[in-house]
Amino acid sequence: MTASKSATGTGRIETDSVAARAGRDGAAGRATAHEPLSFLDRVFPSAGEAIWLPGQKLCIANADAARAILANAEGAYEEHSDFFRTRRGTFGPRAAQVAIGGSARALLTAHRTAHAGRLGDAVRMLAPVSEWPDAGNRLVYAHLAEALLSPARSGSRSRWSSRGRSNAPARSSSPPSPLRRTLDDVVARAVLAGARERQSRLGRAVLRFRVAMELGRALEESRKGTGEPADLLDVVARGAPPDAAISDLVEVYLSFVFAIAGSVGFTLGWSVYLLGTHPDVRAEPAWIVREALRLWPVAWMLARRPARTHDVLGVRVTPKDYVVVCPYLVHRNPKYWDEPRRFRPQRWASPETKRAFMPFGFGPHACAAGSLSMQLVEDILRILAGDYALTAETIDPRPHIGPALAPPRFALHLRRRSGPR
Ligand code: HEM
Repeated sequence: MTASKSATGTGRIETDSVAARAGRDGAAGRATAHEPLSFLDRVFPSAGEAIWLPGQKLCIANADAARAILANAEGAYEEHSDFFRTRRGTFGPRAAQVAIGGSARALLTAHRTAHAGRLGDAVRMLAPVSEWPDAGNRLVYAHLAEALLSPARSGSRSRWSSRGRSNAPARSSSPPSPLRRTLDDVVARAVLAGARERQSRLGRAVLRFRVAMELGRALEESRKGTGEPADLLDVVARGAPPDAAISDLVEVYLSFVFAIAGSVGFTLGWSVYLLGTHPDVRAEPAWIVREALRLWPVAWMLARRPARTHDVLGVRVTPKDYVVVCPYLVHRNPKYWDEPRRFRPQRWASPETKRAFMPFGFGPHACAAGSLSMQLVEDILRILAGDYALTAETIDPRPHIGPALAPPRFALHLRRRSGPR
């Protein structure tokens, strides 16, 4: 397991490492360890659409430049996929990446259809009060747990319920296998907002060892099998070339765990937070998810390394720099959006601009499951907002800023609606 899996996989941008500079000379402002966002909020848009951050990272807020960088049609950047990045380099070849992404999407789509009926019960467990964002991660993880590890392999569903505050074990018919328990622990100790920081170095090393051993063994086993994949473990094991290192397969599989329990869970968290703090807003679930992803894109920085010296938006970059597409800034750029900082889901009734909306990246390495991820969140919002009046009580107003942009801590109060809405 890498030190800091990002929203999309293995991004390792240490956004919180050094005081930030606007301009290489530190002209416009400083970001402290905990406030890279308020720094960007302060200097953008006045500092322009290309802003230097510490670590020689040029942060891009212009949609056309962002798309050109991510499309990389002229080979100006090294080939890169956050999702498939591993400690040893990049998992490949590209054909295997594409096959694994497509097969994962198909499996999750089938799972969504087959298990839609279960969602109502899971959502009802959130009432009357639940603690977020953890509850959102747990709900999504529990909902998709069998797609991550088939029941045949793992004994039972996740031992968790979705209710954040109690962390109560769910009732299940058989005890979870060690593999399922390990996966539950990965989510609890590496995916939840702030979870990593709460672990000791030793604790992290022990978990890493367990994960490598148990997932490695299961992937080896799956590799011997043939036929339709039963879960994402099969997808990774059977989509990889036969000589792929098992340690790489473990990391690719973990990218799926982070994408599902982390990215989809945080997107749900942001959507619910925005709904719960704007009780008067009435909007389609599809608009709410898009507006949440616009304001708070979980994958808020997508880094690329220049393959050669060139200019981006009039700024010279070299192979020693990073060029970082910043969906957070693109999505708040007043050039593309009216009232960019306001939660206004109605804007999605007729999208103002699609070209400046890139929560799932763009180009060859764009997310394999962008639409599906939004549908999964919409499914949950439809039940939540249809059956309940929501109020969010903020516990700590600060978003959790790491490789993924996670919502602040809040308590969600649900009051059952008396009649149909
Ligand atoms: C709201 C949830 C999600 C967000 C915000 C998200 C975001 C992203 C982004 C921004 C990228 C591009 C990274 C880059 O350019 O380096 C990406 C790639 C990817 N995502 Fe997602 N993702 C989400 C959920 C998922 C899920 C559920 C899956 C499971 C199938 C998934 C599978 C992938 C794959 C396989 C790639 C790599 C594509 C490639 O390089 O060919 N993502 N994701």
